[in-house]
Amino acid sequence: MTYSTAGSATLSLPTVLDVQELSIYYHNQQVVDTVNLTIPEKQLVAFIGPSGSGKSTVLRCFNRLTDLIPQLRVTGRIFYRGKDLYDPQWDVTSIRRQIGMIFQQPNPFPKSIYDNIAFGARVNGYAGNIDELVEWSLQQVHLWDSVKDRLSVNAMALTIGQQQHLCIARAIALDPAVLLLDNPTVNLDTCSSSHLEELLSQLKKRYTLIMTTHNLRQAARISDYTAFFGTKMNTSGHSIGYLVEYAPTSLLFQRPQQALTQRYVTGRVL
Ligand SMILES: Nc1ncnc2c1ncn2[C@@H]1O[C@H](COP(=O)(O)OP(=O)(O)OP(=O)(O)O)[C@@H](O)[C@H]1O
Repeated sequence: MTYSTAGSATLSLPTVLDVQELSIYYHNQQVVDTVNLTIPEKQLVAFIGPSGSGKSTVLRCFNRLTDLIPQLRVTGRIFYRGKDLYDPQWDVTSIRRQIGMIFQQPNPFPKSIYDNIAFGARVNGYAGNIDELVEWSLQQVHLWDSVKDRLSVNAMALTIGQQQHLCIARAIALDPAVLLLDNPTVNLDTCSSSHLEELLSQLKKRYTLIMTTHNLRQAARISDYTAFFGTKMNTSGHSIGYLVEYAPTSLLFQRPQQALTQRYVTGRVL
């Protein structure tokens, strides 16, 4: 992978997503300007930056959730394992299975804990033993011991923190390569948030994780790479998000190359 700005270093980690000249428009108004970055395999990449800098919208491009917004247009290219993600040949369901999304508000199905895992597996034609898959998935997110005796209970009865773990279990039951996490701990209390951070640190051994967060300490604690997005004004006075700096997390926080990054990570007003 290469860094698009600070560092300019090149590492030999395999690239999972290669974003080239990505710009995003709502109603023909540009909201994200020319992002270039590569996401290395089995690392945790954090997107940080002020509100409106485009972090979530860029994240949504990675599994084509942006297709669901008719007024949104994307230019540039995103390659997933070398294949153009926006190639019409792709089956979008297959993209979303391989590149799962976890939202800031946990969104389990209003079904049993068991069915939250089993439903997607069945729909995707899982040929193995579903009971084993349910157990394995719940074990991966450390939920099994607390729910194994009440798998038929409605998932909505779980705590918010447990619901978020269940949503991750549901995603990993589909055997993804990448998990996108949009502010995944913002609605959790400190204890649940810390459990989730611990889980993400473990999951990156198997999956590539990309997470947006407003919590700088969280990004510094658990991510391997950090992309800092900022905002600038276009000539008509509209705010546009752009990638200011992308580097290994320790470098970005301790020796940022851009003055703007320095100001942001030290908590000064942009
Ligand atoms: N549905 C929409 N219609 C029009 N503009 C939108 C829409 N959703 C987002 N935008 C605009 O796109 C830009 C990027 O928004 P986005 O939510 O991606 O930023 P963000 O950095 O993720 O913000 P936050 O940290 O608050 O989640 C902003 O200018 C926002 O106003």
